[in-house]
Amino acid sequence: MPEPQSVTTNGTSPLAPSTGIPDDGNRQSHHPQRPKKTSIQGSTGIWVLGKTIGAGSMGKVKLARKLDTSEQVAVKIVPRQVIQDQGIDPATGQPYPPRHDDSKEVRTAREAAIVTLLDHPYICGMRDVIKTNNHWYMLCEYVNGGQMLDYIISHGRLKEKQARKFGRQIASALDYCHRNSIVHRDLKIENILISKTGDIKIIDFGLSNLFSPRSHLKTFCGSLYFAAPELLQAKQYIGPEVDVWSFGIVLYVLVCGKVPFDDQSMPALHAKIKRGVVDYPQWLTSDCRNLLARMLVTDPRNRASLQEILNHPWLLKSFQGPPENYLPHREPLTLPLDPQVVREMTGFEFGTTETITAQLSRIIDSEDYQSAVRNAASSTPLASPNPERKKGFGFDFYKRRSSASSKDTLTNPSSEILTHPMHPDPINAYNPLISIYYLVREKLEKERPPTDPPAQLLSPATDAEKFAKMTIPKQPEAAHTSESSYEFKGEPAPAGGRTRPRARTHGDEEVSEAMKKINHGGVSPPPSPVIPQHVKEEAAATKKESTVGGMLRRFSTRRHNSSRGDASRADIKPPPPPTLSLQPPSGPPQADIAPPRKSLSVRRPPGSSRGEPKSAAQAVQPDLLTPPTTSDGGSKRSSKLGRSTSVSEADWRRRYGRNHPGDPPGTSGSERSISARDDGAVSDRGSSTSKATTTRTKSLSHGRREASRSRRSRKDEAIATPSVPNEAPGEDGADAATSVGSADGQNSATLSSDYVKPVFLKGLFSVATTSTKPPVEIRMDIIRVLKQLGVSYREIRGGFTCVHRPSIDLKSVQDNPSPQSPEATNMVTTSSHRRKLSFGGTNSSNAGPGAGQPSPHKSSGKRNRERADTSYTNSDVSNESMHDGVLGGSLILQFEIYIVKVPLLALHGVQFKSVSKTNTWQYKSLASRILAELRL
Ligand SMILES: Nc1ncnc2c1ncn2[C@@H]1O[C@H](COP(=O)(O)OP(=O)(O)OP(=O)(O)O)[C@@H](O)[C@H]1O
Repeated sequence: MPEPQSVTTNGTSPLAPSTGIPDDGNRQSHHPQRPKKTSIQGSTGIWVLGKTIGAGSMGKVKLARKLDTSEQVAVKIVPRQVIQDQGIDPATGQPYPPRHDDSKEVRTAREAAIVTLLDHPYICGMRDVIKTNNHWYMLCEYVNGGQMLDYIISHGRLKEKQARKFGRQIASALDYCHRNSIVHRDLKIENILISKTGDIKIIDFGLSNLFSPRSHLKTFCGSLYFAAPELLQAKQYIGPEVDVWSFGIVLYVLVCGKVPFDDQSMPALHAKIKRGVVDYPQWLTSDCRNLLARMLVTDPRNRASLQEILNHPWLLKSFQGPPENYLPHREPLTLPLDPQVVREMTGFEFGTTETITAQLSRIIDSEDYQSAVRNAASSTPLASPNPERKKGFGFDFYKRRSSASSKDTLTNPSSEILTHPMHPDPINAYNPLISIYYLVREKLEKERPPTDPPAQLLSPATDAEKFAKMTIPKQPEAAHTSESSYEFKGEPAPAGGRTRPRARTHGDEEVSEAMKKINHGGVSPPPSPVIPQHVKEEAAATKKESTVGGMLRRFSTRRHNSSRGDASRADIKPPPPPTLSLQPPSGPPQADIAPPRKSLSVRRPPGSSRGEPKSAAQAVQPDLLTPPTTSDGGSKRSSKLGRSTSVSEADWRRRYGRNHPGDPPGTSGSERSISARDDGAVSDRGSSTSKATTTRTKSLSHGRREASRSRRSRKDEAIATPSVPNEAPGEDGADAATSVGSADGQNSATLSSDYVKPVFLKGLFSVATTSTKPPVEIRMDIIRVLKQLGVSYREIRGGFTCVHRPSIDLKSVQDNPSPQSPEATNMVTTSSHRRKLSFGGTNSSNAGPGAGQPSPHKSSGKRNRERADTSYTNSDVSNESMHDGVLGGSLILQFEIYIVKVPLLALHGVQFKSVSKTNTWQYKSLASRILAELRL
């Protein structure tokens, strides 16, 4: 890979204004001494970085525009963290050299390698990958229609017809992945974006992996809310079945507006998921309920297969057949192999080209594969789900296998169709090596200049000639038994042989075991020679650097001939001026840990810095109103709230400790790159003393830095015109409106010192919830964000009391008026006009620019303009009280936001407190979204 070259660093990009991409200028003030990169250069050209459009546990996502064209992309920027190991390397007698955080490298490299190969209309495509010493830059399609999460939070549930459209698209994307031996493992509502055309785009393959029907995966990963029960029980799994469960949760969220399993207490949530008792609202059609009930089956053996889902009556309703999976026509592989394709497969750490060639040849020659080919050929072809599908020559394996008929499915478990041991499919998910071979070959064919003959049209002699030049190890190849050669690209190497403690993960085992099986065609390999672990790791690290880079560089060019790239192309056209960025950063690991009490607190994970991307929910943590008596106690006592964050098993264990029966054993789990914000303090039950100490040390040292910044900030504040608001602002609607006006205007009011509550944090604080901004600025920001997000609010002493109601419920509220309550009368409603959902140009009541666009941001803004001063009626509140936040089967959230002072650190921050006692997931999601938008 070309070292990324010339990265322009400057505080303010001279290019940004001219390209129309707003720079992230407001954050610059926090890093006066640290220049920001404003452009990056990869093999596809120079890209000018623009505004931040999202953030997650891996890093931030920025908009970027190609310097010489108008092409826009979303750039996922993943910092490469350097770890300095302690001690002496016994191999060299020298101190261990600094190395990159394996876990994060793993996720990033894997995501890059896999997504680069995928070509599917409902999967966010990868345009280029650039790796520098300090960062990965993944250039993806810019998906500018907003997040599915935003819709659900803003509007509540979808109509089944709309949910069906999205459900079919998700099913299509999953079918494509599974047939390519890829399991996503992190499917959740936050990872589904909406394109400009109103179609979905699945993002975030950072936890994806290759699966083999003859092997099992072990890593626990994904968001707890969306995680299959077998993952919580540390059971092994093949792969597709965990995606089916997550798909079931997503579908439930779409049609119900809430997650099926929710609880403030993490152990209780665990138990609920494992028990699998789902409440199906009465409004669901029987077909929909039946489908969900088939997906949310706790025993994966009884869970519906994806093929069953694809053919389920609910998904078929009003359509002519099951969803298309967009897999190109494929024939069973025959020898000789295309050496160019094999060369491009090296990025996956399958081994050397010789190794790959030998392994593939062995698989193709095997009786198992040949009999699978014979069996498939003799089977009765099934009707193609899509009559317009490209026809292939000769026997159409794809046609036969692309979509199973319902007679094949209804009793099959999730993985059976693709992974049936007795009836292996030579085309679909037979073996990861074979799948990747197909994908690479198809990628090369798309990128090959029109003059070049495609690989399959090369004369056999040419291919054979090339093939003959390759050195093919004789079988059995002892070299292949080295574990390091089986590691999937980016997977952390197994621990062992080190003198220092090192995290060991299920992922290590799963990969090495899976790859052994893969490389031996499902047969257990001969024993590996014993190689000191540290030698293997260093060798693997070196290899990783060289191989994936080559592959990614070669694959970095734009797709040329995607026949279904309309949506994609539309997405990279210059979008309308950036609207509000409502995308909340993905939640933190601790977000999955439901707390005993719901409130968000101010904490800063050690290892984070202000320069790092913030994850709103990483800070979500209870107990702020009741400060912990000790730092440890406080941290341990508090569970965390936040978005449904994806975690790996290792992270899971670190945070939950070993106190919960049924939790995965604490030996493994590939790290999920949460090191930047993960910490001992996060391990509320299992944190060690040393970790806690480290936490405090880091936090306080960071606090000192922040304190000096804060002092500077306070100076600025003092200069501002003092205008102390009422101690209990917003006593009436007019006051609140005035406050809003002040916030919107240029009035730089200063809040009185007793407006903010001092909070003793005892070392726990968060990048996302603290700020050097003065309280008045934070207050104005909160007002701005609440208005943007359509949250009704009333100012109270030290903060705001808020009500959020999904827009879909307005009618039921209006239809059932009830007497006014004093609580409600003074609420400023910023959401006002609630419209029916509209995606991608479908009918919308909002005419004019943005009408029909799926961006909730725009609709919020429009609503704000229309009825910014409408009082919140008490009917809502009384209903909320009566139904505890649930009205008409939908969800209303009540919560408070306080502006708090962090005395020792001279910081200010925000603190959330849930008033509703239910709907934890919705509350966390909305709070995270507010935090993300606040950009403290
Ligand atoms: N292609 C894209 N177009 C527009 N926005 C995007 C795109 N990719 C990501 N985003 C935004 O950035 C956010 C973070 O992206 P992503 O989920 O890939 O990061 P992550 O660090 O892997 O998150 P997680 O913590 O869930 O693992 C998304 O929620 C979304 O709002």
